[in-house]
Amino acid sequence: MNEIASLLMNVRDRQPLIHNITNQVVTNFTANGLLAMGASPVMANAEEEAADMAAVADALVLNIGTLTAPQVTAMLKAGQAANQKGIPVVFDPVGVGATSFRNMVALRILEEIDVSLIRGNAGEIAFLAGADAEMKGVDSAFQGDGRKIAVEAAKQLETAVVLTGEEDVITDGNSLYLSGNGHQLQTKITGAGCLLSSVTAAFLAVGSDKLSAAAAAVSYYGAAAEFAASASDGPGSFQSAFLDALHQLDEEGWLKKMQLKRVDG
Ligand SMILES: Nc1ncnc2c1ncn2[C@@H]1O[C@H](COP(=O)(O)OP(=O)(O)O)[C@@H](O)[C@H]1O
Ligand SMILES: Cc1ncsc1CCOP(=O)(O)O
Ligand SMILES: [Mg+2]
Repeated sequence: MNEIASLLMNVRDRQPLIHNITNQVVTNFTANGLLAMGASPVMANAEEEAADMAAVADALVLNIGTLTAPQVTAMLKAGQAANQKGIPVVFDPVGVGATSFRNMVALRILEEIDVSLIRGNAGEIAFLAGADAEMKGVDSAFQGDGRKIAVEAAKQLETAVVLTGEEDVITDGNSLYLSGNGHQLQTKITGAGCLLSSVTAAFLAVGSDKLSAAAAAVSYYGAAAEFAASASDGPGSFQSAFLDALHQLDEEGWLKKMQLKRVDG
């Protein structure tokens, strides 16, 4: 696990440029979280420039939280540019299963773009794996077996999947990591999942093995949430303490907290 933890230093040394086409709710929090951790964020939504921005970035995040038709065009153009350059593309299918527009766009992205990794909550991943929609807006109402559904989704969609919740599952359909870090207060602020998708993109940008880089991102993020929670009184102070923890948590502090195991492979 020490090798995995050294990826944090790589992020901070290289400060990868993460191009986010993301939702209106979390744009500011995502940019601040990436900066706090040591990566470099840029948001560029216009279809006129999305491909150009992806072409100079180190990773791309496509997040469908507050979709508009022009944004879909921008996402597809940016995704194609990212694929041409060979940089990682992380897809966050926010609220998929909740409306037919989201469902249609999610499927189009997965068909037309070579997505490196999908990061979603259990309800979103279950929907993409073909189960009934179990969403309450953007939140999961899924009650089933997260490990099983994550593996099924990864196999069916032929990509890596990070399914988050109390336990986080990171899988490519064959190998599996489980991460137990995190705190309930993450469910009381908006954008905890969206920022994780962008943090994962930053780790993918500097790692050579996709799955272990994703596991590192998830584990580090959960450990930072635990540190932040211990210094917080509620969601408001947690949000700012979380940004501080993403900035302050180093490899040593993370390793002490790390609850990450590789189950097979
Ligand atoms: N019950 C929980 N206990 C601890 N951590 C959680 C819990 N639910 C979610 N998390 C953490 O919150 C973050 C966002 O996950 P999640 O809430 O599933 O995504 P989303 O915000 O997209 O719905 C992840 O880091 C996950 O580990
Ligand atoms: C509340 C909300 N509505 C549309 S996007 C969004 C943010 C969702 O963020 P997260 O999935 O990280 O909780
Ligand atoms: Mg989400």
